[in-house]
Amino acid sequence: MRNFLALRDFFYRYKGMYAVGVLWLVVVDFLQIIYPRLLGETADAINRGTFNRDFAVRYVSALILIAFAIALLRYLWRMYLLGSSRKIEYELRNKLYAHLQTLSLTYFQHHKTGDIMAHATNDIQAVRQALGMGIVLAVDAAFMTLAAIFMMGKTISWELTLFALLPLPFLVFTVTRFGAMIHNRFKAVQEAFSKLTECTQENFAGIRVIKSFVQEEKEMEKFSRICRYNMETNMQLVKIWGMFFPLIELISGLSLLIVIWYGGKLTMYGRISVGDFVAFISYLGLLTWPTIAIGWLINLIQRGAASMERINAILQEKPEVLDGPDTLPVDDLRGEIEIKNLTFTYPGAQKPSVSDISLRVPAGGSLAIVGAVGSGKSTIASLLLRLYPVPPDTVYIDGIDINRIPLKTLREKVGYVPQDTFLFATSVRENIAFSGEYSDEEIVDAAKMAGIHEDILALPEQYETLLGERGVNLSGGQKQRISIARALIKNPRIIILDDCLSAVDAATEEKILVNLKRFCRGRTSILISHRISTVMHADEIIVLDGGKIVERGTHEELLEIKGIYYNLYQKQLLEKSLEEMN
Ligand SMILES: Nc1ncnc2c1ncn2[C@@H]1O[C@H](COP(=O)(O)OP(=O)(O)OP(=O)(O)O)[C@@H](O)[C@H]1O
Repeated sequence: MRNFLALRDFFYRYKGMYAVGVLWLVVVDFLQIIYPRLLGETADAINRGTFNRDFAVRYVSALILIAFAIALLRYLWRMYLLGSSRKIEYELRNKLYAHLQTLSLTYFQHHKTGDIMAHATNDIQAVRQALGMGIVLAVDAAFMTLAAIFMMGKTISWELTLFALLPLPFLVFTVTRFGAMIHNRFKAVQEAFSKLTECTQENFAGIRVIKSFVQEEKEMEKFSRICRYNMETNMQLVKIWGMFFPLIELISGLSLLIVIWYGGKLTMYGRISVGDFVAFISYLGLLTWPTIAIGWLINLIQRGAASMERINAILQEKPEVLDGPDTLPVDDLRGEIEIKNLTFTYPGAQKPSVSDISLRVPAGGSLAIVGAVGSGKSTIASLLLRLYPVPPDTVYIDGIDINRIPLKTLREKVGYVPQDTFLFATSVRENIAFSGEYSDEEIVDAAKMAGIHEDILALPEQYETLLGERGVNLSGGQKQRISIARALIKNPRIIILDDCLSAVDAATEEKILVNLKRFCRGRTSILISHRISTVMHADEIIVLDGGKIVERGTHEELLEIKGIYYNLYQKQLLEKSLEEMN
């Protein structure tokens, strides 16, 4: 139950609706309690010979009226109680999503998308059922039990009531014992479902790789294994559930046995009337529902608690990167970048990815970073966006420690084109104008600058063409250029291009570089690339090797050193002339 404490704010907000719902529910229970009494009186009337037409009309009218009232009130409690749980579900899902958005990249690297999807769907649904039907069952079972016992004792016989309740301790024992088992097995069911979602999501996301490596059968086997595990964990739950209900019914059957035996004796000795006996059995019938409801309730609450435990684990996850108390009210940047002795190790990694990096790019200047695969180029770009926690006093923008610049300002003013492009399954227009409202002219300008305008005009519906799953698929180079247009349209003060021309041919690259040069005038630019042709015009070029700066200078200075940069240049010149010869 502790797990549900995280929901107290939501409960507080909907307390009025819950209170009204509970009120209607209790009134329905109260009306149901009248039935056995009416039945008892009818039996007594038949027994005494006073049952006549008037009596029948009066009792039948009362029964019809009660039935109508119950139907109406049942509708009302459903609207109030189940309606509140739907609203809490809506808010909890939004809260979870908003929280997930605050978590840094490290979290998403350590948790699979499918698992997160399972939390947002299955777990939240289980919580909603506990808060809706769970509360209905709890109130219903508690009120009905107390009311039925009270009516049995007060209006018929306390002695018979005590006898009828003798099997109660067995019931309590069964419910608590099975409750714990159901909790654990349901947790396993939810985990198995997460694995299933994970596997499905990963398989369809990687369908190209699976098909090109002819791994369909192997993946099918893997899926089948996970699917079987999912079925087996569910069967474990069904087994325990299958034993639980019959046991509860058996225990309540014992009560009926006692009542028939002892109640029958009391009726024969005239200590209670035939009507009382009929009413008592009818009350006992009313008690069957709460016993079943308790079983169901235990299941719903245990499922909800297990799911809430998993959701709480996410909600308690602290965002590693956030605006701290010493954040300054900065809403614009000039673009001067300074990095002082930066050494950075990814959370959970054994050794630093970049070490002792120092550099300075004046506002409006340009810096290029080259280096072998894994030398730390993208790490520097990620840190300039604070995608990971940046060590204090190492990275400055406009002389301010980057940790003190509001994240919103930083990310609005830095235009970043990541290495792996990601396009949303919407139109080309919406993909370019992702960061805000832009006019058609601005969108076309950005596309022209990124060298993709002509390609877009050739698409079936030009800027309105849908991309991705429901639309057309673009080439790697076209995707890269749309992602460049998306960064340029933001009109950023600092632009970081992380190897984003790798998939375009040399001629297109040259055209884009000329445009970018024009665009970057007055802006700070950082170019990351393996290609010398992309970086050679930068004000300063740094060469990374094993996370350290090993060479720095202009293109000409670096050629003179005759080190890594020189060798890379020679190699690329050779490749170019071979290509031209072919
Ligand atoms: N999220 C991460 N967690 C742990 N280690 C990482 C993470 N991202 C990168 N690394 C490691 O940090 C080192 C530098 O990686 P980085 O991506 O910065 O290299 P890069 O020079 O940009 O390489 P490439 O040219 O392939 O893009 C590598 O050894 C890489 O394995």
